Amino acid sequence: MLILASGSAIRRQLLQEAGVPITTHPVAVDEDALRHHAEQEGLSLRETALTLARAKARAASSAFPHHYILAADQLLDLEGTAFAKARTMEEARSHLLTLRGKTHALHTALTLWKDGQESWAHSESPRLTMRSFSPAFLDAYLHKEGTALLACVGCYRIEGMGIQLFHLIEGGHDAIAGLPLLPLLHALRERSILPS
Ligand SMILES: Nc1nc2c(ncn2[C@H]2C[C@H](O)[C@@H](COP(=O)(O)OP(=O)(O)OP(=O)(O)O)O2)c(=O)[nH]1
Repeated sequence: MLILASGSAIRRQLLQEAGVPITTHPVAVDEDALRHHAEQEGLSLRETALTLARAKARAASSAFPHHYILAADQLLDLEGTAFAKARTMEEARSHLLTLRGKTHALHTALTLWKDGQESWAHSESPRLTMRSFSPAFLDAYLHKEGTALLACVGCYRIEGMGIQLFHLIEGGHDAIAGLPLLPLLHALRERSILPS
């Protein structure tokens, strides 16, 4: 059984729909402090996402000896500035207006750990170009999607109406949702967590 050290509903859903048996074990790490330390260390945002994923895996590791643990992290990068998740719908509105008409990257990192050691890691950075949507569209979008947007680092659900925000997407929808599946499934087969 794979331990998913994440509270992310979409990661759980993507794994379950892909037929990967998991047990979820969300962990609490101080992401703000870790992001600040990574910035002090001069890490790129992509390296920072991997550092946070590793911190989550480490936090879960002692509770599940001899099990593989999967942890992840995703950071939104707009021209070098990292965005955290919005806490309110007003913040979500502001967030989207800042992203409007621009290209941002989502640095998405995964790590597999076992017995306190990293066994595999992967990161990728899909790039998304948001169209210059109208104020009326934004109002309708926020009203329809509601507080589900607060669980998404970019205040959009690519699998939902969020797709209407974009006119160019470079990268897979699974990586955008925080879980690049194909490289992960290959790693799970290599470790006999999934059948070949
Ligand atoms: N449903 C959906 N979720 C998205 C999308 N884009 C990003 N997300 C979610 C995936 C993650 O749950 C979240 C990124 O934040 P984190 O990587 O810190 O994960 P989160 O705090 O949700 O859980 P975790 O830290 O793993 O316990 O944003 C999307 O297009 N659709």
